[in-house]
Amino acid sequence: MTLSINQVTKRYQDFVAVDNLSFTIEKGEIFGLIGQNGAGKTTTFRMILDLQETTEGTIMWNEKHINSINRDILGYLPEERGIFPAMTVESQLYFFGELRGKLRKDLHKEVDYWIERFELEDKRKAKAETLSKGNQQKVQLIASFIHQPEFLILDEPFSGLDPVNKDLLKNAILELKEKGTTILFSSHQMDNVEELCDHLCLLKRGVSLFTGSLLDLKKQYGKTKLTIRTDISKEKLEKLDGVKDIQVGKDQYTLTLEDETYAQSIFDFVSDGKYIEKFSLDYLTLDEIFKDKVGGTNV
Ligand SMILES: Nc1ncnc2c1ncn2[C@@H]1O[C@H](COP(=O)(O)OP(=O)(O)OP(=O)(O)O)[C@@H](O)[C@H]1O
Repeated sequence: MTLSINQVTKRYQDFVAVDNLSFTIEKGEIFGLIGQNGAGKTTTFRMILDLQETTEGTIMWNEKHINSINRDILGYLPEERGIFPAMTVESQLYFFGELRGKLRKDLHKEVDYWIERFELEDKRKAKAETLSKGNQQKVQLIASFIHQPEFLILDEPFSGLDPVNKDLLKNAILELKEKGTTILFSSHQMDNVEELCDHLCLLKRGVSLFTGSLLDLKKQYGKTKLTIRTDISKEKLEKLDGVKDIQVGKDQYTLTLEDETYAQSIFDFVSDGKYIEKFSLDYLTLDEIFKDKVGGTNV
């Protein structure tokens, strides 16, 4: 494994912000840290980056203590957004690349590539303060990995981006993974985590509720979400064995089953000479699992 967090706890006086947290990330993997506001994600990132000490436990990078490694292998997009307002987009990127140990001449290709990739060509010579918030965020994102770090930490990289820019970022993250970068990111937006992550850790008030692969998390619930588009009444459907809950949508029902084995008898019932437009048995989405595990709203 590349990164390993071993029984890490962070206390601020009596308050436990991160409680006995352990997980590992393999090289070239995308790992998601998810949790509500105050769950302990930023605190965990700051400990990995050695910006804060752990109260207990150790963090290792390739078997070495994280505070003994060359910092230039790390890239970080902090939660606080901010770039130098009076600097141009281009000089900003060179500045951050050089700060992380790269020579200017070795940055030309990367700077050109990412400026084009994030559709910022016409902003290249513009001062950062004249850019929209989303564009400023893209510049800060590029700055976090312009030096080609081995390990990239992105704190809420998707927040504040429109759907087109979200897609640009998703594709960039996948491309960095292809090139061998190990990526750890946090998000409140579960669809992004679902599409990108190999493994994840779900935090609630500093405690891990689940650590492992997305598929294993989904398998804990099984395929218990049944979507049916039919003209059978809700009253008839809710009387069927194994139906825990039924939601009426615009033109379909979504049933929550006690477990997936009930799907066959429900299918036999609804297909008995009646018209079914849709019958689909699925895993819960990560968003649904998150709400079930964490409770309340996903904010
Ligand atoms: N320096 C500090 N002193 C005291 N408490 C702190 C300090 N830093 C963070 N905390 C507390 O630790 C908890 C975890 O904070 P953290 O910023 O890690 O959460 P988060 O999961 O990143 O949340 P968000 O999604 O809102 O960014 C919060 O309750 C926060 O108030």
